[in-house]
Amino acid sequence: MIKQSLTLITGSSQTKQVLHEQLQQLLDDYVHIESFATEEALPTQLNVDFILFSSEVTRVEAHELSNIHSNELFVGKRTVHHQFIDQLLKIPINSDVLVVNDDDSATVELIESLYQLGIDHLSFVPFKKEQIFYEHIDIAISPGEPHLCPPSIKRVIDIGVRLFDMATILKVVEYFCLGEKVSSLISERYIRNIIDLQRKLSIAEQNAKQLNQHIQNVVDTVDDGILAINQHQKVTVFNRGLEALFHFPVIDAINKPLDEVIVQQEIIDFILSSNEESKFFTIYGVDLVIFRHHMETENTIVATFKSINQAFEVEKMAQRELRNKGFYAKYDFDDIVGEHPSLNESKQIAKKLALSEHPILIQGETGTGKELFAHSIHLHSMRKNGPFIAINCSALTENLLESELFGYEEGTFTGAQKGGKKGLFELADNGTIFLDEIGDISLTVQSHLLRVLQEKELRRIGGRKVIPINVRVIAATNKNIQLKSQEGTFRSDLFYRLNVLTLSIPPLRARIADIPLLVKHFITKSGKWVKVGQDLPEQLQKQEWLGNVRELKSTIDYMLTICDGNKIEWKDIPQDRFQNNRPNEQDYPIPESLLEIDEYLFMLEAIKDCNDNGKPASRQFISMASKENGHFLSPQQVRRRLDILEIHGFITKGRGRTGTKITSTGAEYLQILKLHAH
Ligand SMILES: Nc1ncnc2c1ncn2[C@@H]1O[C@H](COP(=O)(O)OP(=O)(O)OP(=O)(O)O)[C@@H](O)[C@H]1O
Repeated sequence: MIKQSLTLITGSSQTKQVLHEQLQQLLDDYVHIESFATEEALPTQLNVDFILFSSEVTRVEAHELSNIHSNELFVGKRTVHHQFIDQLLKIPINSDVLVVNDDDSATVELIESLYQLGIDHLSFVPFKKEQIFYEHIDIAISPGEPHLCPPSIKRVIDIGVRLFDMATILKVVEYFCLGEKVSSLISERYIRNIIDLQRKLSIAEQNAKQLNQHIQNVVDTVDDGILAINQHQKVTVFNRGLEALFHFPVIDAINKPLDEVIVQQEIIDFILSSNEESKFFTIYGVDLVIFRHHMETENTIVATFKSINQAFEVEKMAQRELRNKGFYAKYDFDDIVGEHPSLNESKQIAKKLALSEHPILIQGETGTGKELFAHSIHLHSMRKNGPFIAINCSALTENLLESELFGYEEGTFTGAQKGGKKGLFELADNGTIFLDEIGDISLTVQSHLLRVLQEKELRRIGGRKVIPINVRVIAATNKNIQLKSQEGTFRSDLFYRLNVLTLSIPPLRARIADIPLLVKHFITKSGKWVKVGQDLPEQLQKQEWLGNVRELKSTIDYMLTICDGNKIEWKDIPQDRFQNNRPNEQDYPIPESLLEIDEYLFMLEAIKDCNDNGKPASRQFISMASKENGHFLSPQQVRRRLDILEIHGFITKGRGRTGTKITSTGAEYLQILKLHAH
């Protein structure tokens, strides 16, 4: 049998190749196929039986290039290759998709065939060359013309050269009178590929259904109500807990607009647009707390509904955890021993200050009981059930203090904990934070702290998320921070914020009448059954207590350890101090040369001045000061002298920024040296 002949004319050679292959695969047994592309060359004279054009544009072009005679001229209809359809189906619903083809009519035709194929979940935007405003569109599809896509497009799906559709193939079959048997064979070949795709799609659909059912089963096992809504405010997750609460069946709720499922407008408003993370509601008589979370990557809001009892349980668990970490107040006003009017007055004022929400600044010499007051204030405040966290600001380096207080995000610095770390401010939420030795914090930490106090929110170091916090700050200092703010080492705006409510704690020397009570208290607390020597309280009252109650406490602790039998007496007092009421020259080594006396006198005075003014008494500082004094001591010389002073117990060398401090013995020695100086 002589094969009849079909002539295919396309525009580009790529299209020629793909369509030729398609026709050959389907018709080769029955029809001879010859193909031309207008971009290559067309015979000037074309005398053939049946011409199939790839598009209307090609038909017009071909007639311009060649003298065509044919029994039948037919412009084929084209459709998207099935293998690309599942890629298109995976594009999220309602996405804007730019459709890019080389001419406008072909673009419209492509969009039509996409709709006909059932790809109707996207919004197609036809590409026009002269138009350049496609910034909002991320995805484009193009049949073999991806180079035409504007550069702003992030993802191009090249759906390749489109094939002839079934109707076109049937038209050819009909023209060549191939008979019913052949035509059904050809349609079967055509359809087989589509069935493959269909199978793939139905498996995918089944998997998706199974996954959905699995998610539903999981969320149904949770006691809380769980709700998720997409950017179109339609419900995507709704569990059994909510079914029971709202009397609304799960199957009816999925995919419904939120306001058709929940009728209470205040709940809808809270879920859709609140800035708060949680809020209390009563729904059909049930008291509950709704927690909301915006998942930005998925543009989804998730709301969990917890019954009030469960919410309390969670709160209690969090509190228990904080207690385990020691973040709770341990002392109350009753633990502050003393009856002196000055102390009583401080307690009365503190109780009043406790009831307000403003920051408090506690001022007082070292060891006077500022931390005890901070604990007690917390327990006397509305926040008593919240955490209480105390931190000594001078004990940490600047960077460590900042990350301890404000936390950090993952990867902020080498060694940073995975997942980032909550700072103490976050942990103290709904409670109180006690910042001891606030006068020592660096200007960087000061400005971070100021922001937290002003905005009532914080950003972790290296983080962008703003975290609202509700923490009351109690700060304490034994330095004159007003003076520091005048000198410029303490921000005055922070000072004024902290100094809204001030509390002064009297030094022990201003209430020596309390010493016997304190002695008794410390002995009782030690759990030892010892008597107190008759004249001991009176002797202790005569001493100078530069370290205040802390020094008294450590003296008593020492005496309790070394006393014989069941009585503590004056003889048990630490050897190097208090042996006499007045400083005794024989107890102290007096340097032989006047020059040396001057040097030690100068050094102890410099340290004492620094201590009194809250400046760190560093080696460098003392060395610089010696220059001004006219007797220059290098930092090494200063170090040697500091070592000697430390051996005699006249100073203590603190680590970190606290620096060197003069002891009470040192202060006495200073008095003696003054007598010997010229
Ligand atoms: N009135 C008091 N009654 C009982 N104990 C007291 C009293 N005052 C202070 N203490 C005890 O003295 C020690 C020091 O007190 P605290 O730490 O509160 O002082 P501080 O003023 O905060 O000291 P610093 O300025 O050095 O931080 C603690 O052991 C505390 O229990």
